[in-house]
Amino acid sequence: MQLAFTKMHGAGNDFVVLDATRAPIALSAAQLRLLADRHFGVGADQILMVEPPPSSEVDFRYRIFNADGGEVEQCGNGARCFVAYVHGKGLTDKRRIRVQTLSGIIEPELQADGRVTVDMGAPVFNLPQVPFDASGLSPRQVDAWEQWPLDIDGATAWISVLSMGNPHAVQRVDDVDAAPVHSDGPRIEHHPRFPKRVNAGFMQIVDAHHIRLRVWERGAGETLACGTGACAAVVAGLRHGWLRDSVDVETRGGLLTIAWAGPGQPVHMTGPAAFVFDGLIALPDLP
Ligand SMILES: N[C@H](CCC[C@H](N)C(=O)O)C(=O)O
Repeated sequence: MQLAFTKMHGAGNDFVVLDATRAPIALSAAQLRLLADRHFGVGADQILMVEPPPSSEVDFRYRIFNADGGEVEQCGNGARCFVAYVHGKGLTDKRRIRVQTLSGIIEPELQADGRVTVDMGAPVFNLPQVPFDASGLSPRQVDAWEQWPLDIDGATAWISVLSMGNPHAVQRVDDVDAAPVHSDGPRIEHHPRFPKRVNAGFMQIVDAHHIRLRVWERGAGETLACGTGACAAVVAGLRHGWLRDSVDVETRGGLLTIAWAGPGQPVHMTGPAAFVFDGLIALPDLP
């Protein structure tokens, strides 16, 4: 099939965006993997599917597929690109829209300076909802919050566990550039205590309003930025008492700003969204 697409990125986390608002687009996992392939396809960390609203409560539905072809609940950088896309392509003239995702409704808003702020909803700390299997484990108290021990080939990684609609395991490191992202990242992603796998964040605290972050993403590997990962890291840092109010998150692909007022409150993420090019790909029928 000839498939029209738009290439975008949010702080270097890159996407193939598909417009399924006029007609449904049904792709197999193999076709999604091919689209995301950086040699045989277009190349992207995730594929974003823009769909009509499933109810009058929202303006659109937005589906997210990782490079491995799996559909997931949420994507923060994708949400910013999504609102820039529907606005830029004339699918809406609203600057603030309500979007149905697998993990609930989010509200991205296009700012006058072109950046996008997203109400990402409230973080979830209930371990079975992450989901994280803590059976038989004892947490340690680190300052104002708990960390859980994860056995990584005999060594212990102490992680803060939460969900931003998608699962996150965040650990504090002294220097992100020296963090074991490519060795521990995949082991954490596929750890049996995360039955739906997990995104593994490595956070360096620069000061109470500034962190450096690298994320090994579930289904995509290390990305240049992870929006939900930035939210999860800042929420963990605020709960531990290491961070204050609004935090600048320095990622390898750019800067995100995250604010959270505490448990039960939504996380607000602000950052860039960029168009790269429009294209057409001859996608083979792959079962
Ligand atoms: N890899 C994530 C989905 C994309 C999240 C990330 N790209 C973001 O900006 O939040 C997961 O499997 O939960």
